[in-house]
Amino acid sequence: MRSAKDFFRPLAVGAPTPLTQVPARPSRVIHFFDPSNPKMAAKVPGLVGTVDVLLGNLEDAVKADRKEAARAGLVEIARATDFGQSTQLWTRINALDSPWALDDLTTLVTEIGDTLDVVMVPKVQGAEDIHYVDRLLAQLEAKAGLTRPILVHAILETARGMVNVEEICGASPRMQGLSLGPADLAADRRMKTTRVGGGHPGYLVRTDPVDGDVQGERATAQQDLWHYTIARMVDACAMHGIYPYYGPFGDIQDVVACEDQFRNAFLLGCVGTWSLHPVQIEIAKRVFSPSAQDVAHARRVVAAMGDGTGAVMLDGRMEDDASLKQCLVIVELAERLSQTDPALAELYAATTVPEEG
Ligand SMILES: CC(=O)SCCNC(=O)CCNC(=O)[C@H](O)C(C)(C)COP(=O)(O)OP(=O)(O)OC[C@H]1O[C@@H](n2cnc3c(N)ncnc32)[C@H](O)[C@@H]1OP(=O)(O)O
Ligand SMILES: O=CC(=O)O
Ligand SMILES: [Mg+2]
Repeated sequence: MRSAKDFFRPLAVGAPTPLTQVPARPSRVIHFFDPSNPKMAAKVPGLVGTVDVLLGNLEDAVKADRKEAARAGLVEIARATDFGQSTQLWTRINALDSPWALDDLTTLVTEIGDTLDVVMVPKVQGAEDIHYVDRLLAQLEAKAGLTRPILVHAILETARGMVNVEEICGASPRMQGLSLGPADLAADRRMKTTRVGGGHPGYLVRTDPVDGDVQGERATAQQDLWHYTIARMVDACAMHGIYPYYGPFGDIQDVVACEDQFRNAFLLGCVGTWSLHPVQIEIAKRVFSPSAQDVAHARRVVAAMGDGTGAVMLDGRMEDDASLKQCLVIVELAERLSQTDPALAELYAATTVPEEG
């Protein structure tokens, strides 16, 4: 463990000074594309400004014989594209034990490090993986003469990573956030699912039998396979001042269940999610932006609470400093999103939206 005094010192001579706070830039939607796929690559310029993050994926979903092409394609795209103020460029490198990870980092940081905001590291097992990436990034940043540190995002997709989640979040000042990787995590845990994220009809609870009739009609409700994992991830991220994200939802056609999964994550504290296909972009942006009704209500509570102490009644409900703090989360998020999203700015400006119920 590093001393608190050393924690914010660069890990290589000439590397940029680590940040003490993760920049609070909108990242509701992290849109994945394969830089070796010409059709997807051609769509990147058109996606700038419509998504918060464009992520050039080099890992799973890129065929083994296309890994070098994907890396080179990402360099080309990063150089040719103006990402503007509202879209960040991230990458997901290959796993640290793969034949490609070292070249991914070496090439990307030295060639396009000034354009790259965040490196997503898959299959992180513990703090040691983050320490390795941390030092290597510092050496490469120094070599490339970068003045701004590249941040690190870990995917939570192994049982060991889950057990070590708190130490992963706190392993480096570079840590920007965590995403849930439900597909790899399910495999690593030996869960009996065959899907990329989402629920399962077999994971349910059933009401008790009436008059002992076990064969009689009994209501069932499907349960959330990911509740424990997401909640644990959110706590670890909040404790360390970094951001939690849901990950992939593989049933591209089931936009309804996709929206449900995203909303559960949003309500539990996640700030964003991945989109794998253009159809998921709008869903993610809508779900991870608070509704106009919630913003209007939160502003009313803030106004009613005055100096923030004591208790007041509003529409028959008690409000005090704890509900005020929740409302401030919504108001601050709305204000931050309004800075980069003119449509939301206009929506939130109209605070006269009638409240539900
Ligand atoms: C478990 C994990 O690791 S998840 C993360 C890794 N997985 C990924 O990144 C998957 C990314 N997405 C994809 O590979 C694709 O969207 C697929 C394979 C799921 C579906 O692709 P397709 O069958 O081509 O979908 P579809 O025909 O609906 O595509 C419509 C158009 O959108 C394009 N498109 C599809 N996905 C994307 C994308 N992620 N970004 C940009 N454009 C895309 C297609 O190229 C196609 O273009 P065209 O109109 O010029 O022909
Ligand atoms: O990488 C994502 C996953 O679900 O696995
Ligand atoms: Mg994975």
